[in-house]
Amino acid sequence: MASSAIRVLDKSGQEIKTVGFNRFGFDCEVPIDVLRSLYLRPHYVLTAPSNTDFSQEDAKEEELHAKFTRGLSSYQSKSIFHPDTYSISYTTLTRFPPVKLLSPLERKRILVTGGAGFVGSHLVDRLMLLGHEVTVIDNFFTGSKTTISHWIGHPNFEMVRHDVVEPFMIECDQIYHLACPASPPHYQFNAVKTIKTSFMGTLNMLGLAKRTKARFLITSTSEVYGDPEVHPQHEDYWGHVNPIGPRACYDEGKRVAETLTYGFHRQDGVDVRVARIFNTYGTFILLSHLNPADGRVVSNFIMQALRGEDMTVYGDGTQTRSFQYIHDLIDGLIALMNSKETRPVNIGNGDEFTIGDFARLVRDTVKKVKKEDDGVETPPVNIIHKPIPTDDPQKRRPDTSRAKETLDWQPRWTVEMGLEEMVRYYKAKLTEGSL
Ligand SMILES: O=C(O)[C@H]1O[C@H](OP(=O)(O)OP(=O)(O)OC[C@H]2O[C@@H](n3ccc(=O)[nH]c3=O)[C@H](O)[C@@H]2O)[C@H](O)[C@@H](O)[C@@H]1O
Repeated sequence: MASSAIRVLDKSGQEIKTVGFNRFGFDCEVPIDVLRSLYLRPHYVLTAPSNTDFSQEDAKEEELHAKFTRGLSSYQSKSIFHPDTYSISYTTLTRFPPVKLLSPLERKRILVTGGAGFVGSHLVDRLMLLGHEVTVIDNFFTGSKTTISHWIGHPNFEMVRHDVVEPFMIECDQIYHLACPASPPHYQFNAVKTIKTSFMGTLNMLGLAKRTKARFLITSTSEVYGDPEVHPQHEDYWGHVNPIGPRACYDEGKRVAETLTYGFHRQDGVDVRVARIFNTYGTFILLSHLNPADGRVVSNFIMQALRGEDMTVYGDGTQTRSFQYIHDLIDGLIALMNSKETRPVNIGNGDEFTIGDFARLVRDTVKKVKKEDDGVETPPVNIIHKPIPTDDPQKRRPDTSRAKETLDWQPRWTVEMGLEEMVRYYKAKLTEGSL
């Protein structure tokens, strides 16, 4: 099966077989196939209609799955979907994914707030595979249990439904504070709650870090630069944010969260790390009750193109974004956490696209994947224009020289490679019926 596996080449043409690295005394390298077997795994097995051979259907699905994961399927949940009654018989896992065996001295107790979200769940997978003890807190506003359900019951794993606006007590060595909705329609859904989450959530987690002496990393955002007048954006740029606009709840929320973080650092000696994350895409972007396609551009475009619907470009499509694949971000976050760098660090990919060009790239990628995997030629979908959202930044590209210098980190994934994997993920989910 390995011969038909999907190969991914990095920006310099080298095959990507593992992600992560051993840096600052923390080894975060794992084989890409092991990660894929977690996020590309089917959630359930379709029951065959009465006139088909069930085992054949099952084998077909296994074969498709093995293309991505080289057969690493021993810990899949074999829950059964019954189309006649539209119900699922869930099963427990027979075996957990193998995790590294660390000595108690090496094993860290790590808290991940927002650990059931898009970025959080990928971080949890990585930290769990590396053998650490991971506690997730999440209020499931935009996160979902399904993203980390494969760890439930594992002795190194704990998941708590908790809202970070309330204090939380735990003993831990590192805190990754991710909790906050990040997609514009989600964070604007309840602006007061968003700013409360950023402010009170960060206050509570910094208080916890102060008491436990845990190292604290906050995921801030490129949005702290607002609609930037400087291009590309370096960490020393103070930004251009409308404090009363519809995006302010998120932008100003993250800005005040950074202010709080450095307040605790200067006043109380809390050991802090600040990551400013630029546009990121990848599997597990959640499709929630708030928005059928998350609302951010990558998942919107992929879902529209896969369903043959019109692709919605906001404004004239000349605004730019630079897109980073999730594995590069997780590498950057772990490197930052374990480094000595306490200044803010941009984590993003410098490959900048206009949104118009990006729509065409997604359309072509969906067409290519459908042809390669299913042998199906599909007619091109239309690209239509919709009004541009208020205060939508006109351009955005990270200056990642600080990350290169202090973390020895640079993105490896090309946008094309990341997109292909993400298209395959959504396509599988659509086929499975879980979208
Ligand atoms: O994806 C992210 O990581 C970032 O997403 C948002 O920032 P934004 O750049 O506005 O992200 P999108 O909503 O994905 O929009 C990107 C661009 O595409 C456009 N867009 C979006 C959706 C769509 O269907 N069509 C479309 O043209 C938007 O107007 C915008 O110009 C968040 O505010 C950031 O915090 C987050 O880090």
